[in-house]
Amino acid sequence: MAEAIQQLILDTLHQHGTIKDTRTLTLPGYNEPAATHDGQIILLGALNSLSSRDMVTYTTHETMSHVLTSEGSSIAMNGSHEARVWSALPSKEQRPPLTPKELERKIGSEVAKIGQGRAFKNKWIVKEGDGLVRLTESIDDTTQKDMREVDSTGTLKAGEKALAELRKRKLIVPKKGQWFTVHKGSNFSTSTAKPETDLTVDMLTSGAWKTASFKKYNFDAEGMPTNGGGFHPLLKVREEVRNIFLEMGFAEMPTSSFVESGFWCFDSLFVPQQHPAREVQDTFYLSDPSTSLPPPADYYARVSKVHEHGGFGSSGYRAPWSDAESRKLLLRTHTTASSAAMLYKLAARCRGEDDLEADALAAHSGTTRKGKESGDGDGFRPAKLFSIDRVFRNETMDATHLAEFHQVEGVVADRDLTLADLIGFMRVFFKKMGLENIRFKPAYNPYTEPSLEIFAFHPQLRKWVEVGNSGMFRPEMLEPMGFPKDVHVHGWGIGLERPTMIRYGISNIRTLVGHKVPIENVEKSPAVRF
Ligand SMILES: N[C@@H](Cc1ccccc1)C(=O)O
Repeated sequence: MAEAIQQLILDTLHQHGTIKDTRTLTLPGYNEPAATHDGQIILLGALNSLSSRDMVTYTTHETMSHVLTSEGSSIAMNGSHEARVWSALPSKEQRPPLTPKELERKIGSEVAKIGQGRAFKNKWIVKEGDGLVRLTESIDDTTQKDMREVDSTGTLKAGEKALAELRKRKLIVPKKGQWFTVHKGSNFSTSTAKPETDLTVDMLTSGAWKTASFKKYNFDAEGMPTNGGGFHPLLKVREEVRNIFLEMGFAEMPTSSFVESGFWCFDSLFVPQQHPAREVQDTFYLSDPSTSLPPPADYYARVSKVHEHGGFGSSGYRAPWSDAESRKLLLRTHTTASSAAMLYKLAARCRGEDDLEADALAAHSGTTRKGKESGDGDGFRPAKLFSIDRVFRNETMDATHLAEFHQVEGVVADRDLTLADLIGFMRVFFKKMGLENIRFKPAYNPYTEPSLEIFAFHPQLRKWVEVGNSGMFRPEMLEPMGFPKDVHVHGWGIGLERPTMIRYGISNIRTLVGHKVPIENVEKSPAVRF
């Protein structure tokens, strides 16, 4: 249709030289002339396209026209209130007269009320006894005629006074409009063939460029948005969390291995070998290879002993120890597996060994020494460590659960730490994440005592939601590693996906992680802080 309208403009110009008033055109596809507001909008598109090619020039004229209100439209269709009153009444000869009540029932109380007054004034109807009858044989419903005239022409021949009266009656409202005068442009032709937009090799070799007409540059056009990369929301939140840890003096632990052994994922953490979390319904096991290399022999012996027989002040689980269970390979179910391996390395100097990686991490973490000063001779170095990485659980997947997610994990190892230190740390950490309102609830983990679940008040959901799990690691876990008795370690695990979903208003985790993530969402996700 756009092409047809351009053609109409060019043909009309060809015939008449100019178009004085575009409202006189009859648009193809429209029965009416182009006088309507919409008609002029359509014309404007065609004029802009032609003038950008210098085929026409045009000037714009502003007009004020009128359109009908919904009441006006109803009058245009059904007649004025007074006319409807008159039509509903019997003529003098017909009788019996209609009572006002009967009239209301017939045409509605509103129309009846308003219409009667005007019908009396027009001398169209008259009272007879208790009822009403027609006074005239025929009427001229000028209001309806006016409405129809405004509807099709946007104005009234009768002039401004009549229009003002109709505006006062709220039957019409003014509307700004425009129309155009069109002249031939410097590139005028009657052909709407699209001009070339690119100079091609073919045009250059054939010489066609000499006669081709080219589209002009439009320096006012906004460029195409560049297709740059974007950061995935999860990566952005991960970066923020990482920065919080770094500014609190934590060093980042290496957590590269997704595959761990039952030993590091569970045994070293004093999780009993019969614990339900270790069953296949909850944990993914590897079939090939299915068993791990042997863990450090001495440590392995101490861990199996504390499980089976106790020690370090514990009575143990008193259940038979299984080497096979300990050597199973699996996808780690929590990054606490990596924390355990790291803590074991951190305790190296306490065991009289050395571990350069642990030395470096300890040296990089800023700590607040609470107990004895360093150089106690037991080799312990305090450390504050964190990691943010993936974990895997054999879950039934739904809108808020996937079989893999990210855990934010941290440990603080120092002498004489207390539960108050852990709570204090949590308050500061979550405050930095924008969650000021947090609560703690006693919980149970095989590797921590006491254990605390952390709840934050979610202002949009208006309820308390669990945001993390934490606790003080048990002596049954720390002492076999070689830590002195007065060294305490607290740890915690926090999900990364939940806070990200809350922040970005994502209700289905599959739009955040996996192959269904819409790339546009990633490109458009704003970089905002908690
Ligand atoms: N491993 C726990 C988190 C945790 C880490 C360290 C100490 C206590 C709790 C979890 O997956 O929920």
